[in-house]
Amino acid sequence: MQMEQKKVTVLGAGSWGTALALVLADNGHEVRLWSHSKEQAESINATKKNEKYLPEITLQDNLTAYSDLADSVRNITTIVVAVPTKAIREVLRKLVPCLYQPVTIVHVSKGIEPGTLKRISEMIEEEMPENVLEEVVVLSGPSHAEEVCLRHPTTVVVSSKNLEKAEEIQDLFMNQHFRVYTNPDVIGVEIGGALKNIIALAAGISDGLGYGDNVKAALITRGLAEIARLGTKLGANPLTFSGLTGIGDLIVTCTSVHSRNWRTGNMLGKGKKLNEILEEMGQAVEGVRTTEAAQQMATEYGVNMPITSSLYKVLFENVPPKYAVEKLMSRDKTHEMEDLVNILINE
Ligand SMILES: NC(=O)C1=CN([C@@H]2O[C@H](COP(=O)(O)OP(=O)(O)OC[C@H]3O[C@@H](n4cnc5c(N)ncnc54)[C@H](O)[C@@H]3O)[C@@H](O)[C@H]2O)C=CC1
Ligand SMILES: O=C(CO)COP(=O)(O)O
Repeated sequence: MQMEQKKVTVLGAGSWGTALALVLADNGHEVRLWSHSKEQAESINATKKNEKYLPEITLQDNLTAYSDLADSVRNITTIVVAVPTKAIREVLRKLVPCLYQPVTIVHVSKGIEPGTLKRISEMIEEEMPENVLEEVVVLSGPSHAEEVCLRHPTTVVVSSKNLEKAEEIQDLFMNQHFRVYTNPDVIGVEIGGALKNIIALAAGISDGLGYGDNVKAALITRGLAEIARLGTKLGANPLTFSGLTGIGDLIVTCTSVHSRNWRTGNMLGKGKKLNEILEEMGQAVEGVRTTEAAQQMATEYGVNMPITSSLYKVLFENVPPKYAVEKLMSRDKTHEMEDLVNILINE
């Protein structure tokens, strides 16, 4: 089938922005990859490589890096935003004055804003005036950039209030290596994608402490229960959490050495200090800020999130990880089924 060729801009030349730009270029689109670093943009164009984030990968000729934001979005109607959650508002504030036509924003980041407790699509709707924002689409799911770039089979979900728009973005990205599903539940898709990073940090800690598969299975299963508890309270469809952006992303992030969240947790479990780890990583570790946000949400909405609360204490109150595990295991007894039924009927 002949694919319609489009012009697409990707904002953020980190690992995920670059990997998605590569998928779009594979599909024959004219891809502009914007970096806030002039040096990085020049290096990508000169070497066809993103040396800092994905040095092994050769980028295609129909992918060009830009460092001038206005140039990068000239005559463009589809923009993929791939910067860490903490940079989203800043980038959108720079973007809006560069736009002279309505655009569709595809956001691919995974986080919640501490303080405001906003999901990313809500932040985008707040920052972009209606005359330049046509629609917001979320792209999420189990997808490490390192494997997407190797064209390993990967499955993701696109979600929007506007199904037609979601299908348009599905067609834009979909190819034989990159399978894209749609799901109308924007809240569930964003909450699953953001909160799985909390559980991945906890899974990394568990591995760092030397625990095995029993703990990993417990964290994934009970982690999903608390994600679903909060998500349904916010209006998500509980079934979304059994899909790619729920359990799917939870599995990949809790078990992959590619995950920055898992690796951060792993080093914490081995006794390293959080600020040293984050400095060494030099990349987005979204789960740290999302733990802060989720802890605030749990309090605000009266939702029981024991793993999140324990991790919050480890990250922000210097509670030793081993002690946090002991505390988790010695909580009052409870019923599994009652909990699951409550999620389904959203009590
Ligand atoms: N790496 C992956 O495999 C995946 C990442 N994600 C999500 O994508 C988002 C981005 O993650 P990565 O690309 O992996 O992070 P990264 O750390 O590899 O790259 C982030 C990029 O954003 C840029 N950036 C940071 N602050 C900026 C600012 N204020 N203005 C402009 N640019 C700025 C950095 O220079 C860098 O190019 C995160 O929310 C992450 O959870 C989602 C799925 C997969
Ligand atoms: O979201 C991801 C995979 O789906 C990437 O996870 P990390 O941010 O932990 O690397």
